[in-house]
Amino acid sequence: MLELKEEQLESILEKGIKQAKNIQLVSVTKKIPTNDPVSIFNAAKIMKKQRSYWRSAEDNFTVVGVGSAFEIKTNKNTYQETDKQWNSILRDAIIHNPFKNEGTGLVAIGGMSFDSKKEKTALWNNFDDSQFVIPEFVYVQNNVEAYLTINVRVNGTEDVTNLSREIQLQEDQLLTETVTAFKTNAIVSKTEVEPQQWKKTVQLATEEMKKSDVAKIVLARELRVKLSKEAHIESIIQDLVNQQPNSYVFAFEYGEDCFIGATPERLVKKEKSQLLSTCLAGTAPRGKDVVEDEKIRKGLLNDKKNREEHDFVVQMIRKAITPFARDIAIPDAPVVLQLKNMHHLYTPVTGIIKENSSLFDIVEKLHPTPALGGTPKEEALSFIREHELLDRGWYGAPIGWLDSNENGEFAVAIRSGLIQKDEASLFAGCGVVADSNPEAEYEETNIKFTPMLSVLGG
Ligand SMILES: C=C(O[C@@H]1C=C(C(=O)O)C=C[C@H]1O)C(=O)O
Ligand SMILES: [Mg+2]
Repeated sequence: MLELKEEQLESILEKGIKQAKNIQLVSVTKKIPTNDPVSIFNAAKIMKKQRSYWRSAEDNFTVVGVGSAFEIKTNKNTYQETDKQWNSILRDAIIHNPFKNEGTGLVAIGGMSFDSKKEKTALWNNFDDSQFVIPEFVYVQNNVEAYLTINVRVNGTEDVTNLSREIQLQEDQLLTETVTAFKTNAIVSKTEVEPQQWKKTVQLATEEMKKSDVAKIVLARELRVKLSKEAHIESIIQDLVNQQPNSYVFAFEYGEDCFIGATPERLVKKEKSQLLSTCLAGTAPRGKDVVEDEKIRKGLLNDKKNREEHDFVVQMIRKAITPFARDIAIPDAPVVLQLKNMHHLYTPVTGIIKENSSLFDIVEKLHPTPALGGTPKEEALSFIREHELLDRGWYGAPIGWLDSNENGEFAVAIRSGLIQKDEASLFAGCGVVADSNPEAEYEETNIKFTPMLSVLGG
């Protein structure tokens, strides 16, 4: 194992302190023995540090962000402004990273709101339209390998010996604290926000589609949940990881609020120049046994309405990435992705990213795909803005991370909820097309609440 000597940390810090300009970030990555990501997340709480958590759906890849060395926040022109600030930080940072693996070096982790043009409510007060943090500590686990990156913001006046001693103490605490007890969460009440009105809006959307060229509109609704006591976030993360093995598990904490969930939907992944995206739309329930599952799977593959919902996403993603990628490969027909609580139609997308296209350029073009917005995009978005009785906040929006080695990944924040102490708002939506039935769509949203409901204890 390549160890980072204490003197080495000191000498890199010293260089940073001497060089310090406006924002001087010093970033040092080292290889460490694997640790328990949830214990690190828990230690961060004890240390009163801001926290973020990400686990990938496909790879055994987890990121835990602790504290905030720097924050990139914007409320307008979100993608380009975030990209610009990130690049300027990268330019000035002193990065010591002998590994260059995914998630090592400088990492920014965060997300954005679904629609910055929709009027905000107090629910999402702690979340900006685009908010990424460069944590003070980043623990990354990639299969059996683990890395710890320490990011320090210096201004030139620090005493290097004291600073490096303080960092060492924090690191020790972060890596040795364990979660003493997992707690079961329990739900005392559930309140659906305007379910009848929601069905009427679905009906209205279908009528709109019959008389205009709008072909799909995704409509979401909210479920308010009261818990018996303050939610135990560590247990919720652990349960999501156990129960939803083929989903991205994420948690972003800002102030006292935590946006958390387990989404099966990748928006885009960038591995150097390799691009991966996913079309995910079209839903059916799980069966009671393998025989019934097989019947449902066949039914979903051959269902005209679900295939239509899905195809809008495939067409749009192909079009959106064409300016940014070559060698785009998309299978002709979807397959079925089986999750714990439901089935989805799934089509993977691959390509090679052209030079000069950043991850944020691609995210900007992709979001929202017709899996969360609709077709055509602008018309669907104005319908949602006008009729949906919901401040989506970060629900349905891109969330993810990026590193200083040209890697990064964004998922679509569905199957999620905003937890505020002993209360939570859960969100679920579905793709409405011209022949949608409001009652059936309502049932579909009920299934989509279950991944979060089951980890909250009800
Ligand atoms: C909008 C959600 O999910 C989306 C809608 C789907 C559908 O209508 O079939 C399927 C997957 C997602 O693209 C959600 O879970 O809230
Ligand atoms: Mg659907």
